[in-house]
Amino acid sequence: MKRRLSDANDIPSPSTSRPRHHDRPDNAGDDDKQLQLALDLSRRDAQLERMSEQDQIQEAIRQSMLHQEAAAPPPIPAAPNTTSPRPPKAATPLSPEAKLQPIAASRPIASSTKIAPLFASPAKAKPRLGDHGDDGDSRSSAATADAIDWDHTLLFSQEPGRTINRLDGSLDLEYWPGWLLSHPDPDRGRKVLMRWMLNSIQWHRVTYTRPGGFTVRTPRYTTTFGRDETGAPDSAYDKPPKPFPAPLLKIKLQVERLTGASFNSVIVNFYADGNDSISYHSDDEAFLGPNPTIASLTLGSSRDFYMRRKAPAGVDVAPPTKPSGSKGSGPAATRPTEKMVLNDGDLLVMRGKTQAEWEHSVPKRAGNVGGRINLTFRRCVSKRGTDNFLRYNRGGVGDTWRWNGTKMVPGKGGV
Ligand SMILES: O=C(O)CCC(=O)C(=O)O
Ligand SMILES: [Fe+2]
Repeated sequence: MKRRLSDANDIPSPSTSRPRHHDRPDNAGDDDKQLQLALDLSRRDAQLERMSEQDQIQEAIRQSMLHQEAAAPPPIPAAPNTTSPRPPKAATPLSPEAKLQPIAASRPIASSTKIAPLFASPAKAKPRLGDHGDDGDSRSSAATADAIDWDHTLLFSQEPGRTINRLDGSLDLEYWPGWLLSHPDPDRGRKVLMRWMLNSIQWHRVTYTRPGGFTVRTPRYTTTFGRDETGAPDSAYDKPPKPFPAPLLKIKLQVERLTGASFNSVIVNFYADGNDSISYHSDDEAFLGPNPTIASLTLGSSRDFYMRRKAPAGVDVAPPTKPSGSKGSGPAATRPTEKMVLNDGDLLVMRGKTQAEWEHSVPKRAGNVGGRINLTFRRCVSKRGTDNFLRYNRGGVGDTWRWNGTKMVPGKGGV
């Protein structure tokens, strides 16, 4: 996973500008009608989907019986890589040349779409949400997830999204601002999900020392759920795939319904403050297949999301010579950029040639920047790439961390 190792040289932004919110009202106030509509629709969706989720649970149980583990094989050595520092620039609004068009409310799911059989294992105990001390790995987060009625808690906007299309589909985005709704009730809406994830996830920080003593520290916390579509048994992986916890499965199904794409994996990134970041990269690894659809959901604090083309406008992007694409050609200043601010609840979908031709990043920011979680849904097609990906984002080369209610602390425990 070259890109995940490329952040070591990131330097804090000299910019003191804070991420700005779009002029989107918080729907806790005068949007009661819209919220009511969303609640009704979300209840109806829940009923419609309950059947298919039940089917998936059955399938997951069947699969897990098929995949009874043998001994794990020895780990395959990883091939780390680094890039040079790139100082982030100040935020600007969406480029004027970006074409913004409404998107039809939802695309039908292709008949060939397979819904991956992934689900959290049944609960044993039921601790209260966020109720844990420094007691190591005694928590059962799957139980916490099961204790919450996610159908009732997670609410999705029915507003149409927008397309952002530049240079003849070179950049091909769909954007639903505020797709995951907030709610005035503290037990509902996206805050509950954010709290559940912080409290329940076993986080990892990719950190390792290269030969020669240079330590690479990836500036964010990660984990990943799901598995590739090859049907390889758990024993074939150095870090066996973890099933989707209930709330993330629920969201995955909703994103699939909205976009018509299908996903079998999610990477969860936690940026604890403005010093956490992800440097310019593309999600163009071979194990995601050609022209992958990537869906990214933001929770918590707003952060800038910068994109830049790998070549100047009018210049073809050279086909990557390596599986994990080129870093671009021509001076960065001559390449088209797209700058967005991603806010709490926003869903951004990158399609088509976007990964092949553009890079994206979440730059560091100075000042008092709060925590942000990003869920990035993808479809993994090969076992080998998934294995490497799991190793990097599931503690194979780094420490384990967890949230103690206030801050990240070293420790184990959680899904
Ligand atoms: O946090 C984000 O919005 C981007 C994350 C990302 O690019 C990735 O995980 O590949
Ligand atoms: Fe990415």
